[in-house]
Amino acid sequence: MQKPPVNSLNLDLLVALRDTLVKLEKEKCKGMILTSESPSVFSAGLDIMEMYRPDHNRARKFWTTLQDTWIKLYSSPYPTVAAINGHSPAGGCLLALSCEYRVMVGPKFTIGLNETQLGIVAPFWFQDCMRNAIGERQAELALTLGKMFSVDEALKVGLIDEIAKDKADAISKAEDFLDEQSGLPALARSTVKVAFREATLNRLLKNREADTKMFLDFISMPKVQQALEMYMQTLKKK
Ligand SMILES: CCCCCCCCCC/C=C/CC(=O)SCCNC(=O)CCNC(=O)[C@H](O)C(C)(C)COP(=O)(O)OP(=O)(O)OC[C@H]1O[C@@H](n2cnc3c(N)ncnc32)[C@H](O)[C@@H]1OP(=O)(O)O
Repeated sequence: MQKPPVNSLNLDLLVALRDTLVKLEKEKCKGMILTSESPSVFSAGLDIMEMYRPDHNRARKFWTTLQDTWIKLYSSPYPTVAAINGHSPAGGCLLALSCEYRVMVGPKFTIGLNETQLGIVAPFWFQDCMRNAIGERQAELALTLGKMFSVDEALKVGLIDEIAKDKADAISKAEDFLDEQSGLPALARSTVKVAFREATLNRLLKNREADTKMFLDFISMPKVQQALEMYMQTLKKK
């Protein structure tokens, strides 16, 4: 990802990510490493400006493109690794969680689904991804708190798989993971992957329109708009 300053996921970046994932699948990609050009941020998550005082049609397109991107990434037949070389809150954490393996550069960055802290709610499929990675108990604790994990904490709870000392080390560890996968029969590998992920995928696939409506209704609430405005001001003041 290369959208300075913080790879916030606006409609344009999501379209680019989705189209890339579609292309990779078509071209029978052997493996993908998702990382960031930024030296300190993997992705700041959804672009708050897409939710603040939104145009209804654009907000709908934004959300359905996010759903498409997640479905493509989560169900990709080829192996995927996140080389998390910076902070990874909310939607950034979702991208990492949707890969099969996570290597994160330590020690100073943080990762987690922090939505509760902002007065917004992580959608059920964000929650499902966290639950699938760290288990029901730890996911409930993390999501209700909107906890951002340090790299050590993330490793301990199973949110990431390995710690790297810098980006080059993260990429090298990600390549090791992909090398290990490359010797396996591709169809068997991808069938097992999708079997593990099917229930989570189907939950969104069967409820896409309801999920979109919930998002549009939620961001139309004055209280939510107030919370987003205050949050943007805090970020700008910083
Ligand atoms: C009842 C049931 C309802 C269910 C349905 C609910 C549906 C709601 C969906 C909600 C889902 C949301 C998921 C999300 O992803 S929300 C976004 C959450 N993201 C964050 O909280 C991250 C915020 N950013 C940071 O913490 C930091 O920026 C950083 C990533 C740690 C980086 O810090 P750093 O110091 O390097 O950079 P700055 O903070 O100075 O930021 C640089 C500029 O970038 C702007 N910025 C940062 N983050 C965002 C963002 N997410 N969107 C838009 N813009 C962002 C920041 O304001 C600075 O701008 P400036 O240069 O103009 O000041």
